[in-house]
Amino acid sequence: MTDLPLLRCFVDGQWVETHHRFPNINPVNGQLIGRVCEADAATVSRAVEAANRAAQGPWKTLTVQERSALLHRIADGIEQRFEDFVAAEVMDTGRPVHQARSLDVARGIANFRMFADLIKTASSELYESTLPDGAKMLNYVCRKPLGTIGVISPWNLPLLLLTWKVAPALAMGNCVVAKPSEETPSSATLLAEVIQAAGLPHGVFNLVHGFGPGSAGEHLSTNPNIDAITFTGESRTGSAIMKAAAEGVKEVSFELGGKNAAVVFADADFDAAVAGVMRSSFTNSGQVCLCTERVYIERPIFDRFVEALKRRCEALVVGRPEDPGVDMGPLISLEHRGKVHSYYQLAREEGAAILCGGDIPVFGDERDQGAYIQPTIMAGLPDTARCMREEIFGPVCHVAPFDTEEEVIPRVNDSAYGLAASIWTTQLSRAHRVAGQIRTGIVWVNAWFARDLRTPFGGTKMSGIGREGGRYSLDFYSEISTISIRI
Ligand SMILES: NC(=O)c1ccc[n+]([C@@H]2O[C@H](COP(=O)([O-])OP(=O)(O)OC[C@H]3O[C@@H](n4cnc5c(N)ncnc54)[C@H](O)[C@@H]3O)[C@@H](O)[C@H]2O)c1
Ligand SMILES: O=C/C=C/C=C(\O)C(=O)O
Repeated sequence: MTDLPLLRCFVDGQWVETHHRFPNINPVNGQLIGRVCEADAATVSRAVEAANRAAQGPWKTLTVQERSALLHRIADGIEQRFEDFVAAEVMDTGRPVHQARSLDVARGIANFRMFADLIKTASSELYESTLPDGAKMLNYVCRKPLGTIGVISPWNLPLLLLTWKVAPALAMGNCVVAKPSEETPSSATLLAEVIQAAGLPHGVFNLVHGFGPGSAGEHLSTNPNIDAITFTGESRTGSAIMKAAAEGVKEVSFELGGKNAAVVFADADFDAAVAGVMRSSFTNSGQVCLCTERVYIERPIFDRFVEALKRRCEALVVGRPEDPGVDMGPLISLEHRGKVHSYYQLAREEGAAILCGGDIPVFGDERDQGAYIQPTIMAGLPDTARCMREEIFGPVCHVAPFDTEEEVIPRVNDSAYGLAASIWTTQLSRAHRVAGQIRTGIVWVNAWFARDLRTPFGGTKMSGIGREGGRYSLDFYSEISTISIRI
């Protein structure tokens, strides 16, 4: 038991062990794979103090080119340890190895490279004006570092979502105290190792492990000496963090939950739409905030489309990360599996027909101690059902027919969430017309999770506050200041 890895916190350039440790569990088989040092309030305070100090040190004097070069060096470090990061993500989450390679770690590198390049070309604004007395004024806008950013990230895409915040925060000259999810501490710890090796000044990047309430997450979000909080996670957690930030009127950027819809018109490319809805419903075992949980299909193709989806769902390979052709791994934990499974039960109580899946698989091997659940398709629920309104965050979607655009658009928008939607049609004008009426932060047409990192990303309503991506990230991670000079 003692040879299991101990994941430590990283504070002020030093690796820190703490008294309280918590277990790291492999969701494939329920095995203990390590222990993690939980940061108490004092450790979090020391991390914030170190960040505040570093913000006034050499980090402050670096040029944009120097900071950009350091971010590229971090990306190089992730690249050099690519397989270590793949192993870390797979160990913590049980996801398919091919996904960890093509999505999680690849995006970790891309996030740092994108912002390293963007800060070198980011433009600002300058206006010339004349005062009533005839004096000329030059008015220009500049972005100054905010200071210390609290970064709190979730377990579903651990490295992707942590680096999506850390990269622009560092790019804009801030310092960071990051708190990854208690479920996925490994890749964040590797990132701290890479950042340390890249030679950033002590205290610029700090990592504290722990939970939310009464632990490192709450200690960080309530610390009076952080200047902004960027959070990705459940909407109700966002609400709790917002309350904590309100005390000090902190800036917040929230990427929260979703109950995303796919709309398939009869004129869609049928096979592409089936494949697209399968990907958007079952990728990462449905544990992506952008995943589809509501599928609306135009009535003329409803039966044929559902039959095709059902066949594809039944053919999904649910297995170990390294299994050949594996499509789906386990959920993140037995607790989360219990939540998703309870929604399968609730769906039956609400009158749903379970067309595929609907239960916990039996493998007859060590996976039966893991957090596996069957990919599931259900039908027959009214839009008012809880399963149609609450985020389940598992490999499940509900299929329903519709007859007209005028009917389906209000149904899609009738949600407390507004994160993402996908539309499948070959009619160009319809694509633009419908996409323009969907109330979400992102609408894909004949695509899903196709990301241009320069575009704004985020949700409306309970799905979040603010946008990150491209210059939107540069703005959030800056103190935007106007300088007006009489000339
Ligand atoms: N919109 C997006 O971009 C996006 C991306 C990924 C995940 N999500 C959402 O995240 C959820 C799944 O992730 P999760 O289960 O890790 O979310 P979560 O809200 O349970 O936890 C997210 C992070 O917040 C921390 N935390 C929890 N309570 C806290 C508190 N009171 N104060 C401070 N920190 C606290 C957790 O330790 C974790 O690090 C889903 O709802 C999903 O939709 C949204
Ligand atoms: O689970 C949610 C996924 C979020 C994805 C991003 O933030 C991104 O692609 O930048």
